[in-house]
This record gives sequence, structure tokens and C-alpha cells, in this order.
Amino acid sequence: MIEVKNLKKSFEDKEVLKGIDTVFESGKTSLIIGSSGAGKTVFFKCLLGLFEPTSGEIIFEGLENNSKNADADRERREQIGTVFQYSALFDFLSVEQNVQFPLDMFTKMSTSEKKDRVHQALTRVNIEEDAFKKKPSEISGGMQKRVAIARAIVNSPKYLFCDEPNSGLDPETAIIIDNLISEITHENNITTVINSHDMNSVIEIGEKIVFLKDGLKAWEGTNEEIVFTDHEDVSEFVYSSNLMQHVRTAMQKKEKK
Ligand SMILES: Nc1ncnc2c1ncn2[C@@H]1O[C@H](COP(=O)(O)OP(=O)(O)OP(=O)(O)O)[C@@H](O)[C@H]1O
Repeated sequence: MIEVKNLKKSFEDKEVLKGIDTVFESGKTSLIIGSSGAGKTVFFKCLLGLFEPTSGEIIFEGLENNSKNADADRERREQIGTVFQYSALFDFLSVEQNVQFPLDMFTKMSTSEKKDRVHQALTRVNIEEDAFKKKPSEISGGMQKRVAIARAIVNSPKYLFCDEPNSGLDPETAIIIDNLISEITHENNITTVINSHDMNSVIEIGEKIVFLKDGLKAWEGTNEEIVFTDHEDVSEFVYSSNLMQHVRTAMQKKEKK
């Protein structure tokens, strides 16, 4: 679980996050959404520890997150897995070397233990053994994303952060990746937070959705609630696409019957 209390972040005299309160629960996939410039990425980077908040608290359950010492920082990083936008795999390393990277960085596991963990993680994301020795450039975008997920979960994190996990993927692959993240979250009771633009993901896996507007939490709820909300900004965001408008019309017709 991650608790966010009155989180503020300014850059010089520009206040971007203006006091956000929310909770991200373990075993659930939570999505941060909102229009461009709302502050999603700044919020996401504060959660990840890449930006230091100007004030407020981010409390990771069981971790001394607010302590500024190197040991606490390291402990937090060990318990966080991250799937970066566009996968961010190392081109010069093979698939299995990419996945092994966090184990080399953060653990003192034996070589055989690391090998086992890497194989388990790659198997979990359905990467076949014949791809283990390939370089990222030799596999498809969807497979690269799976490898990025394997790398993020190889050290059994308590927290999983995914930045636009669907960027660059076709809709079918995007749904598969979303569901994979959601399944892994449930199986391992991980607290998963996704920075997203994608309405499909919101509907498909959004167990908790935090909608930001102008640096504030304007709304939060579940994927079922978001479809029926009469909150003007959220509704405008959700139904900005033709597809979602058709979905709403179809649902309204169904309700009338
Ligand atoms: N390092 C920075 N220094 C100064 N201002 C920044 C910095 N990073 C972000 N901002 C500002 O913070 C505001 C919110 O940016 P952010 O990237 O969080 O938006 P976003 O909701 O993620 O938008 P998008 O969906 O377009 O990625 C913007 O006005 C941006 O210019």
C-alpha cells in the first residue's frame, strides 16, 4: 500500500502538484489519468522517488520512505519494479541479461539462483526459451514489453510502476499486456500504479483510477464508476473518443430496455 498525503511539487515558482491525497492499495492495479499537463508524470516521478516533493508525504507500507539516508533509498529501490515507457531495454544485452540486471544490481544471489529467477520471470510473461539469447532489437515491440515486465518483477517487488505500458503497441497486444500486468499484480499482491493515457486500460484493468486536473485530484473511483460518473471533467475525458461515445449510447439503450 502507498499512502499519499497532501503532496505538493513546485518547480521554481510554478506549483505543479497542489496537494494530492490518495491511497494505492496492494493487490490492485491503480491508474493515474488526466488531460495533458495535468501533472500525471510529475506525480508518477514523485512516487518513484525521481522527483523530491516540495512538501507532503508518500508512505510506502513497511518502508522508511521519508528518511533521506542511502540505506532507506536502496531498500525502497529494491522493492520497486518499473516498466518504463517504450520498455527501455539495454540494446547491448540479451533478453536474459536484461532481466538479470536488477539481480546483479541489488542482490547477492548465486549465478544459478539468478538464472532460475530470470527463467521463472521470462516464463511468467510467456517468453519462449529460444528468445532468451536474442537482443531486444531482434524481438517484437510486444515481446520487448513482456521482457520489460519480466525485468520489473524478477526481484519480487512489492511495488510495480508502469509508465504508459501500452505506448507503441497495437490494440490487441496492448490488452494482452494490460491483463498480464493485472494478473501479476493479483498473483503477488503487488501495489501497482500505472501512468496512462489509454481509456482501454482504464476500462479493462482500472481497479482504482485517480483523475488529475491542474495538479489536483479531481476524482477517484473504479472502472465501473468512471463509466457512469456525472463529474463533468472526467466525463469529458472519458467520452472524448468516438468509440467511448458509441459505448455510452449502447449502454444507455440497454438500460432503457
Ligand atoms: N522538470 C520540470 N521543470 C519544470 N516544469 C515541469 C517539469 N516537469 C514537468 N513540468 C511542468 O509540470 C506540468 C505537468 O507536467 P506533466 O508532465 O506531469 O503532465 P502530464 O499530465 O504527464 O502530461 P502529458 O499527458 O502530456 O504527459 C507541465 O506544465 C510541465 O511543463
